[in-house]
Amino acid sequence: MTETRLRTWTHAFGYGLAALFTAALALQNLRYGFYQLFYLALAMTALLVAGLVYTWLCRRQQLSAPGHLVILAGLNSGLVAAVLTMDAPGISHWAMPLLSLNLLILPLRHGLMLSAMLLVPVLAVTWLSTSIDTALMTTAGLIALLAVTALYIWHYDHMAQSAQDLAITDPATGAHNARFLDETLQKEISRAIATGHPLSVVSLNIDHADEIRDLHGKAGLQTLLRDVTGTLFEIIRAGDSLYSINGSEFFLILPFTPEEGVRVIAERIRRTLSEHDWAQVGKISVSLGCTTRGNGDTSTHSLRDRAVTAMLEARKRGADSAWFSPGEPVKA
Ligand SMILES: Nc1nc2c(ncn2[C@@H]2O[C@H](COP(=O)(O)OP(=O)(O)OP(=O)(O)O)[C@@H](O)[C@H]2O)c(=O)[nH]1
Repeated sequence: MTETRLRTWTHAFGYGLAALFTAALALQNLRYGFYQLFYLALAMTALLVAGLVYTWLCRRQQLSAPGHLVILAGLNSGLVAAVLTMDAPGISHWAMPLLSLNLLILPLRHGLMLSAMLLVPVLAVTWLSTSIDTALMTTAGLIALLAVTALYIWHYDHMAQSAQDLAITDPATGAHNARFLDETLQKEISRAIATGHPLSVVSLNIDHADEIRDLHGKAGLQTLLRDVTGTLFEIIRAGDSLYSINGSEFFLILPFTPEEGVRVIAERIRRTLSEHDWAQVGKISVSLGCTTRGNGDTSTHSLRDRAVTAMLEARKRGADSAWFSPGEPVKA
């Protein structure tokens, strides 16, 4: 199940359950003749049903649907107004489903802010109008509910982020993985076509990687790849991205970088890596193939293939070098 669908289901379930709760409150208050509370519960039920409908309408962009904040702000301020103006002792309990809903539906920071704005007047009125025992119990209950829900949502967000990072990261090196390369490169190509900015890519291969593995073992090569990744991250600028593919190969996407720029950065990488003394392995060299997006480059394959061909050319010319292969000039 995608995250958007998961959120659609949980939001719908949250609104639905809270709507049932407030509808039951409305019926109960009608039976006992508490008309003010009946109208409040009815209005809240209507807003919750609106939230349910809105969730369904925005099911494709649930993560960025701004209407939830409006609906929940309406529900929270309605309850705060009721707490401040009505003399209804049990009304503080109505905050419970709202606290959970705020955190379940809104981003954590918004949910916490809205919940704090609800809790302060509710608790203030509870302490002023009930006995210490009741106020203490209500405060402890509401704060415990808020803390547990917030912790759970924080934990979920953290797990979701970790799962997303794992899906696009090569665990051996810490660079992005091959799967993420095509996705990002396609986006960058589209952006370059739309804006007219240059886009360059680099294919980087560690020379004599097989000999390094034979001499220093698989663990030695892994350590080297991880250290090279760290050094590459230090060299490239923000906005560039680094990918680890096929064991000893790397790929760099350099947005907003023209031919002269990719020549500069490729030479800088080659020199930095070859001058460094690597733990266990000592000196190494790399071959780099560079290219810049040309007129016909609308898919990832042509750019990737040209960069790899340029890297093989650099290697054929004696390794420890960079080779640039031009694309078809982009028409102005
Ligand atoms: N994408 C990318 N391009 C780089 C990088 N370093 C250098 N370049 C390119 O090489 C050109 C010359 O870079 P430098 O020799 O560092 O000169 P610079 O004027 O300090 O470069 P910037 O101020 O970073 O533009 C830049 O304009 C970029 O096009 C890098 O880390 N990433």
